[in-house]
Amino acid sequence: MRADGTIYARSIRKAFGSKPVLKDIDVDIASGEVCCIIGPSGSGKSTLLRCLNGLETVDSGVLKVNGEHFGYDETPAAYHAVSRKRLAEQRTRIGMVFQQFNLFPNMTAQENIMAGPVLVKGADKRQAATQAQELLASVGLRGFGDCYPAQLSGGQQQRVAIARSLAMDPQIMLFDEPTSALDPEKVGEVLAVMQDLARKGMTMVVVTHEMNFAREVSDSLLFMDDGCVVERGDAREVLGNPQEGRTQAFLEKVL
Ligand SMILES: Nc1ncnc2c1ncn2[C@@H]1O[C@H](COP(=O)(O)OP(=O)(O)OP(=O)(O)O)[C@@H](O)[C@H]1O
Repeated sequence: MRADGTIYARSIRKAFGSKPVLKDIDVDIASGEVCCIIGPSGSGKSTLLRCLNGLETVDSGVLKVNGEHFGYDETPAAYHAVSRKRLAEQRTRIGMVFQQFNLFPNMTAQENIMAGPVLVKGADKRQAATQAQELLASVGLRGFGDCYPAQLSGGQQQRVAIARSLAMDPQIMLFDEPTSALDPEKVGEVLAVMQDLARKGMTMVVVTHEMNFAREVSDSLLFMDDGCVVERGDAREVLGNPQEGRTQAFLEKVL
């Protein structure tokens, strides 16, 4: 796995129209850290994740991903946008997995995984195919390369989606409720793949409602409410002994 894999965010703000959605967010994530983000619906979890991979731009604040200014270059007087080309290059090193898998329906599992390396990075097709086979095996899907998404279960599709992100050799993986669209019996197979990635040292930020995963796999936990990080700390400590009233009230509902 490649270095840097860090995230540094200071005073991140983001509004949609007149509605502030992220209010002065600070986040520090170290290389190899697994950070879970929990919080009620509408608290800004997905927006934060989308800012971390450039799907949304922040309105103000400093954001460094993989040690580089991301979206804006810090200057004393103003923020200067990082060039589109540079941002696109930086984004290839951040993988993102969505709730709804988002596979290309007209491509096989193998073609889905090969698409990024071949189309974005100009990789050799034969090498990309070999890599795709290896990635399929690593997510427990050896022999499924010729299947189209519609022929796969939700859990299998999500594992292909993870493999597709990994094909770009990311330094950070972001997961936005990766198991929320799955049948309960399929959740474990996706979490197992994520746990394996964590064990291998991948930096991961995971928006999730899976409290057992948060407790057992994550290093840190971040509780968001109303666009703010209300509480952050060691996952087991926050879940076992929350310090803030809002965190306690939320956990009483979900645990
Ligand atoms: N593109 C957008 N345009 C306008 N408002 C948006 C947009 N994206 C998100 N919002 C609003 O920002 C707020 C935060 O949304 P976000 O999806 O980040 O919350 P969340 O904590 O991830 O919620 P959930 O758990 O339901 O996914 C919500 O009020 C939402 O309606």
